[in-house]
Amino acid sequence: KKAYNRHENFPPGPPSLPIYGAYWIIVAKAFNNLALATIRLAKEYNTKLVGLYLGPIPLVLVNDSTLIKEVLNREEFDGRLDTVISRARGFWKILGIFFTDGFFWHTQRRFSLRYMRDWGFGRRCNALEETITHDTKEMIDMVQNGTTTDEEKKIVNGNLIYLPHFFDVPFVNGLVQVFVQKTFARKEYSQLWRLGKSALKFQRSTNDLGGALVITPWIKNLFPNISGYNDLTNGTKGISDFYEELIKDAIDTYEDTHERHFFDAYIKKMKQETEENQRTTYSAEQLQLICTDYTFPTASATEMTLTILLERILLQPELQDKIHEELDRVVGRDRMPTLDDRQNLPFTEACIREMLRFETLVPLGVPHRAMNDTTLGGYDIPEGSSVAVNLVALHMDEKIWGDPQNFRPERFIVDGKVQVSLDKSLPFGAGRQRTCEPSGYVIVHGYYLTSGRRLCAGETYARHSMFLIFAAFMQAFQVSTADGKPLTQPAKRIQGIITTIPEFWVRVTPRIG
Ligand code: HEM
Repeated sequence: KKAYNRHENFPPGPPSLPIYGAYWIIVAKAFNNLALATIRLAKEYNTKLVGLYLGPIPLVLVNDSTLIKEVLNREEFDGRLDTVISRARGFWKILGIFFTDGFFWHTQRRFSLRYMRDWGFGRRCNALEETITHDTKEMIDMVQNGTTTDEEKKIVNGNLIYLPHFFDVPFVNGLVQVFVQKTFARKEYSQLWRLGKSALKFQRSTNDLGGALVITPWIKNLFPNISGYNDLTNGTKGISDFYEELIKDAIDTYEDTHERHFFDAYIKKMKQETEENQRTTYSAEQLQLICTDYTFPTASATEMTLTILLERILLQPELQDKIHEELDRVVGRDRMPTLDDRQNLPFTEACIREMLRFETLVPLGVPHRAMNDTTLGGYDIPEGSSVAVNLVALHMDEKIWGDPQNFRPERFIVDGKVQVSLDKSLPFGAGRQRTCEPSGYVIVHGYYLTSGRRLCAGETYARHSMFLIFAAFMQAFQVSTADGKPLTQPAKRIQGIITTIPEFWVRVTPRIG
C-alpha cells in the first residue's frame, strides 16, 4: 500500500520501494543513462511527466519539449534542493551559485555576473580574448616545439595529446584573469591541470540525480568511496583550496581607494554590508564557493565538449576536411582565428552548436525545486518536489529536428550563415536574466531582484572560449587516432553530473610550421 501512496494528482510513475523509493527502478531502466531511463518510463506510463519518489523526495521528470521550456522559465521552479552534495562542498553550509536559491542566490548570482562583466566575463573583451589565444598558442607550441617539463609530458607526448586536459589551460586561465587580473605562466600550468583533474573527479562523483548519496547521506560514512562521497569532497576541495590563498591575499592587500579586480569589488561590498547591516550574504567563504562554482564547469564541461567533438571528427572524418577548408579560406595560416571570424566560420561554429545538441552534456539538467505548491501539464506538483528536465528528449525530438540521430552541423546554416533562430537546443538551460528594469521588479534589502532564471551563468564565456580554442586548434592540427586506425565506435559514456568519456590520447599532426 505504501509503495503506491502518492500525492493527489501527482504525475504517474513507478511505485516506491523501501528506503530508496523508485531510485533503483530508474537506474535499472537504463543503467548509466538516466535520460534514456526517463524516456522509457514516460513511454511505459504514457505520460509527458513522470512522477516518482526518491526516498521521501517527490521527483518529477519532464520529458516533453514544451513543458521543459515552461519549467525553465517559471519562477516557482527556480529553487534547488538542500542535499549532502551542496553542503559537503562548502563548510556544511549552502553556499555558491549552483545550489543556493531565493534571496541569497539572486543577490550573489546577480552581483557576480554584474561585476565579473567589468573584467570581461560574459561579453567581448580584447584582454580576455588575448589571454585565451595566448594560452592556446602555448599548448600548440608544446606539440610543435616540444615540451619543457615533466608535467607537460603528461599532457603532450610528441605528437600525442591527452584529452580533455590538453584544453584545460586556456579555459581556466581566462577565468582566473577575470577573478584576479593575473594568469598562470607556462611553468605554472601544472596548477591549472590539477584544477581540471579535480573538476572531472567532482563531475564523475555522482549522477544527474545525485545518486544514492542524496537519499541516504549516511552511506558516506559506510561507503565513502563507492558512494562517490570521497571524490565529491576531494574534487571540490582541489578547486576551493586553490582559491583560498588567492582570496586571503586579496583581503590582506585590499585598499578602499583602488579596485584591482573582481575580488576587490566583492570585498568592498562585503565590508560595506558588514558595517551597515546586521546580516549580509557576502563573505569570504561565499566568494570561495562562487569561484568554485564558476571554475568546475570551466575546468571540465567546455573541455569535455571539445573532446567529444574531436571524437566525432574521428568518427566522421569528412567534418575535419570541411573545417580545414573553411579555416584556410577565411583565416589562412598566418594569423590565429579571433572572435571577429566567428560569423565567417559558420561550419566551425555550427560543429560546436551541433555537438552541444547531439551530446547533451547535462542530460537531466541540474534538478530544480518547486518553491510552492503548483501545477504543471495538468498535474499537481507539491512544494519541495525536485523537478528535472530531460534535455535529451528536447535535443532528440524528431518533431523539432527531423533527423536528430545524425550529427549534421549544416542544419544550422542558411545562405552561408549560422541562423541562431534554428537552434532550438537548450544545452545551457533557459531563462534569460533580465538586464533592463521590467515592471514587477521587487526591491528587497535595497536590491532589485530580477526574476532571472537558472540559465547557465557561463554560457557566453563557454561559447566564446570554445570557439576560440577549437578554431585555433583545428587551424594548427590534423587529428587522427593514436594508433592510426580509423575510429568506428564512440567511447563508453560515463554518467556523472555531466556526461564524460574516458581520458584518451589522440595524434595531432601540425599543419602550420
Ligand atoms: C559546454 C559547457 C557548459 C554547459 C553545457 C553548461 C550547462 C549548464 C546547465 C544545463 C546548467 C543548469 C541550468 C539549470 O539549472 O536549469 C548550468 C548551470 C550553471 N553553469 Fe553552466 N554549462 C557550461 C559551462 C559553464 C561555464 C564555462 C561556466 C562558468 C564560467 C558555467 C557556470 C554555470 C553556473 C554558475 C551555473 C549555475 C547557475 C545557477 O544555478 O544559477 N557553466 N550550466
